[in-house]
Amino acid sequence: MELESLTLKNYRNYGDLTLEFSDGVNVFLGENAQGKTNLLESIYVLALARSHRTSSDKDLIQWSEKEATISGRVKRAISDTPLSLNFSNKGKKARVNHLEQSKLSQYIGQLNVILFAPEDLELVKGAPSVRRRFIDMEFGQMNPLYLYNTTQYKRILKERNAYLKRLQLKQTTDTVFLDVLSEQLVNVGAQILLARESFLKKLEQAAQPIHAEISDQRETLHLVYNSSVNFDEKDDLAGVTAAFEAALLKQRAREIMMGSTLLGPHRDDLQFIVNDNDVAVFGSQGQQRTTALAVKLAEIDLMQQETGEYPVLLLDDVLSELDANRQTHLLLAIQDKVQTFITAPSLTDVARQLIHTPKVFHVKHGEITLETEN
Ligand SMILES: Nc1ncnc2c1ncn2[C@@H]1O[C@H](COP(=O)(O)OP(=O)(O)OP(=O)(O)O)[C@@H](O)[C@H]1O
Repeated sequence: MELESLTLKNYRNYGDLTLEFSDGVNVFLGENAQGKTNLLESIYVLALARSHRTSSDKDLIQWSEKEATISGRVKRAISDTPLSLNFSNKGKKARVNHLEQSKLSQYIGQLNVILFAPEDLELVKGAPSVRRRFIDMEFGQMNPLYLYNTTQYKRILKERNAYLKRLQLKQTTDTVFLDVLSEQLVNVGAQILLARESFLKKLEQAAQPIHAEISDQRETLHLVYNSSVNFDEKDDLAGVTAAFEAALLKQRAREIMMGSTLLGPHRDDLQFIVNDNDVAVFGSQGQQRTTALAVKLAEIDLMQQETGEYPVLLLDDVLSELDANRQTHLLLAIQDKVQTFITAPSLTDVARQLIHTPKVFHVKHGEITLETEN
């Protein structure tokens, strides 16, 4: 898959910009605060209809303007698809082939991206919410049903928490509606739990050989899904549903006391085990970086397996954060197969050696100039 072109209108510090890209490596070079990350972010937003940097779409609109538009042409093996997203105070409008989509879950998945930013090096030791978000964003792009279920789950969870709060404050004593919400939560939640299990097994399989190679065959990586719902790995949907239902019932008094849903996919975590040790607790910073890199590279292969196309890779100022060995692994893994966008103040030595004929754009105060070869 490839993003052939991108047009921004009143997006962040870009008034009106159109760029045509290489199907290989595209590099955005510039000093700080010139608009490099804004460009990468716009590609991410075009793919996922939300930013990784802000939860408020309003931030994406250029100051003093009323609306912003991102559009792009995506080339796949069998089709060319125009995508566009418009943000205004009326909300966001997503179009595929110029047709407005009523559900974002129908829009997402047209352009698949994997973003690797310095914060991703925190994937291993950051808060559990970072890892849950990682699973949901990556898997959601590959599986529209999963994406739909996570949206439903959030909606039911919000409603259930609000009702638990009312019970806590004794504004009601009626638990029949809580039963209804619990059943809805369990039905959607069990599907999410099963899907996460199977996604993480595939991710582990793809990450293990990459991790072994980066660590010179000295280390073995395992991914463990730690669920707040005590279900068995071998359980089918009925089994997971029953386990979730029983666990919720057991916690009911505590949930009412706390006014909040205490278990479910929103409370789960992912653990990275290297040579039998939890790398978040016992791993060196180098081991944590190797793990994050292996998992990110594994995603590229997994997305190709699941969707039949390689995703587009976005590397936001990440090369200078990696040592030469890890940079080499990263750049060799993507060479000649993954369209890549890189932002950096300048290219590292390793990148200069390993990236053949990049298309280089210079970014200054929201203006872009294309570097021409002499
Ligand atoms: N909604 C907006 N409207 C106009 N300008 C904006 C908006 N949001 C951010 N900016 C501007 O964009 C610039 C930041 O751009 P960006 O985050 O892409 O920096 P960068 O080139 O990646 O630099 P760094 O390497 O420091 O991250 C800032 O000057 C900021 O004022």
